[in-house]
Amino acid sequence: MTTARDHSPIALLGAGVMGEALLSGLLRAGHPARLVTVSDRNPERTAQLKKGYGVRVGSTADAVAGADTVVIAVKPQDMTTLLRDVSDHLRPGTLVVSLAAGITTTFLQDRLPDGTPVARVMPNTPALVDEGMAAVSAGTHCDEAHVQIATDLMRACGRVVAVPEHYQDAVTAISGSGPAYIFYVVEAMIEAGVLLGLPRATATELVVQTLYGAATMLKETGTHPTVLREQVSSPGGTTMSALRELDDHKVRAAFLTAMEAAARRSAELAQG
Ligand SMILES: NC(=O)C1=CN([C@@H]2O[C@H](COP(=O)(O)OP(=O)(O)OC[C@H]3O[C@@H](n4cnc5c(N)ncnc54)[C@H](OP(=O)(O)O)[C@@H]3O)[C@@H](O)[C@H]2O)C=CC1
Ligand SMILES: O=C(O)[C@@H]1CCC=N1
Repeated sequence: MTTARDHSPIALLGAGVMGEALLSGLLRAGHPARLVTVSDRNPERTAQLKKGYGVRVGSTADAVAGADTVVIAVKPQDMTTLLRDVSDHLRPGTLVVSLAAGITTTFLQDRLPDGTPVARVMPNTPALVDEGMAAVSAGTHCDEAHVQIATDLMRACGRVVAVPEHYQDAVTAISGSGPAYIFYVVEAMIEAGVLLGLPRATATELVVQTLYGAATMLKETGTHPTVLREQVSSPGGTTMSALRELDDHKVRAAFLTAMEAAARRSAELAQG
């Protein structure tokens, strides 16, 4: 979709894991590198991105002053300091898109010039391979066109949904942190394979392809996960023996408690 700000100047503040994932997606989607200015307090990091992607690099002030859209990808703990700098150089009407966990649109608006349109987005790292999942929420001064710009930014590297902001802590707990839970399960399954005597490389190949196949089935068939699990679980067979152990160890309950903890932590992050 073409928007009014298609291929307009973007400032990316904070070029760590998430910043680079989004940057790479934007460039793969055709956004010209010369229209992206990256700022990071670590000069080695900006030098790497300049070399790797051909983007401009500069101070926060330079990046913000020349941008129609400012994307903030620093840790929530660094947000207050950064917003002071942003606020001093923002042009009226510039859209500010924050990727930070927990940081509310109210937090952002309170620290930016009156009337600044802000959008809160929760992305995830699969954006690096164009399979991201992002949820977008609008601030008070963000109109439909602003939401569309934020959505288009994130769509460059995956799927996007719009959610009311009060869902964002839950979204963070599920899709924001979610890749880490999956990698944790993958690690555990590989360890199990090694415990059972498989070479590590073989165990890794078996687990990764199993995960990929299962994820593809979920996505392409649309079949409920319970049905898919039942199809694998033969009466009196191996799978039920394993699932019974998982239930005995309260793994399902542990997932619920873990994600409640993540959502609680997200809500705490704006408190500083
Ligand atoms: N990683 C993930 O999976 C996800 C992260 N997020 C959110 O994205 C944001 C970034 O996370 P992530 O990429 O993992 O973090 P990183 O620490 O990898 O990247 C943040 C970068 O911002 C730099 N930075 C900090 N303060 C400033 C500043 N004032 N000016 C310029 N640069 C600054 C940091 O420098 P230094 O190294 O010196 O600290 C670092 O290079 C967070 O708010 C997080 O909640 C959201 C969803 C998923
Ligand atoms: O762990 C975190 O706080 C960030 C937000 C979601 C994923 N990583």
